[in-house]
Amino acid sequence: MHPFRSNAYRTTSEEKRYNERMAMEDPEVTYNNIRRAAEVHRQVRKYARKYIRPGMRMMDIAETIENGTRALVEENGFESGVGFPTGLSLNHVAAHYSPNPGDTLVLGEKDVLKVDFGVHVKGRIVDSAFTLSFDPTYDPLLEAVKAATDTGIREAGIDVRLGELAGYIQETMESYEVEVNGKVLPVKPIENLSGHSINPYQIHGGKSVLLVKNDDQTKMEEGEYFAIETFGSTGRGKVIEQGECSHYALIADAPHVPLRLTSAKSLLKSIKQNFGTLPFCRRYLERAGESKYLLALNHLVAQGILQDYPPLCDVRGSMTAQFEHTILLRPTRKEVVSRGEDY
Ligand SMILES: COc1ccc(Cn2nnc3c2[C@](C)(O)CC[C@@H]3OC(=O)NC(C)C)cc1
Ligand SMILES: [Co+2]
Repeated sequence: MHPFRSNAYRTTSEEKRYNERMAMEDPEVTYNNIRRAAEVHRQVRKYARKYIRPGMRMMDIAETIENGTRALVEENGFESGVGFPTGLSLNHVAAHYSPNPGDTLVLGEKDVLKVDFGVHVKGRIVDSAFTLSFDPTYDPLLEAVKAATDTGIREAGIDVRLGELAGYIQETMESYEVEVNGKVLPVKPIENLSGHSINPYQIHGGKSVLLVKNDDQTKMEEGEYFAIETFGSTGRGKVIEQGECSHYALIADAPHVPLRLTSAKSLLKSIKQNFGTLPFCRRYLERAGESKYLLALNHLVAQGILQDYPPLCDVRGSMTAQFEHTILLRPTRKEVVSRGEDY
């Protein structure tokens, strides 16, 4: 029985979690690490928003964002670097698409592009995203999602219940509609996507902030970090996993499984050395010198050691948008660490 979970452990579990978080490192040090990452995020996205234009390959957009991040954060092993794969999901694809090696997809005039990228300093990940479109048709969709994310940020706080926060987000999102080809469509929150708590070197810290009202009584707690992100859609408002996978991450406390496949053993070693529990994509494996890794990669997924995150898609023909900030729940005030003059 886990020592902390038996009732022999007297302090309330909330106090225990608080103590664990505070024992990790001096909060002021942490704040400065994540502020440094946030400043890099602002500079990279300021350039990206100017540079990204229809006609560009998704591959070039991803590499420009990643090279900019690596240079400005002074990438250095596990000390600082890219937080997770650059998400460049288009149109009905809401999240978790990043170009794989050989991808020749080109950004189109009518596309709605979600740019979701991360920067980390000492494992403190800034996760922030925005949506770009070049045709004004979908501006109301982008406005709806930006407003819903700002509602989520405004209403978030210590002791706020996650289920209640989701209700406020939903209310804002559903107050918008968008006219497409003469048809008025309601903006729907995507019910199976969410914001999430963030832990050191762990993009998903275990708490999810859904986008539709629910009765989750779990509270936000002092010292926690959250990615407050909302997704709106003109489709079903529900995503499924569909298409070729690019995003992967080691499962934090995965069971020790004896691996028969030698190539899987060596790939696992390389993943642990290069990424640890940080999410990565196939391009990052190649950058780390791996080749002919697909069989081993799929084997590690099948063995429950590695989690795959395929693209998350609403129905074809629908449009989805995303805005996201990372916030810190400091004792005296909430800090929207990734806020910039752009969003
Ligand atoms: C493997 O690379 C990544 C990169 C980022 C994340 C961070 N994240 N964690 N969950 C989600 C995300 C994204 C990428 O923000 C998009 C929304 C998605 O919400 C979601 O699925 N919620 C259900 C659990 C209800 C995860 C993995
Ligand atoms: Co996120």
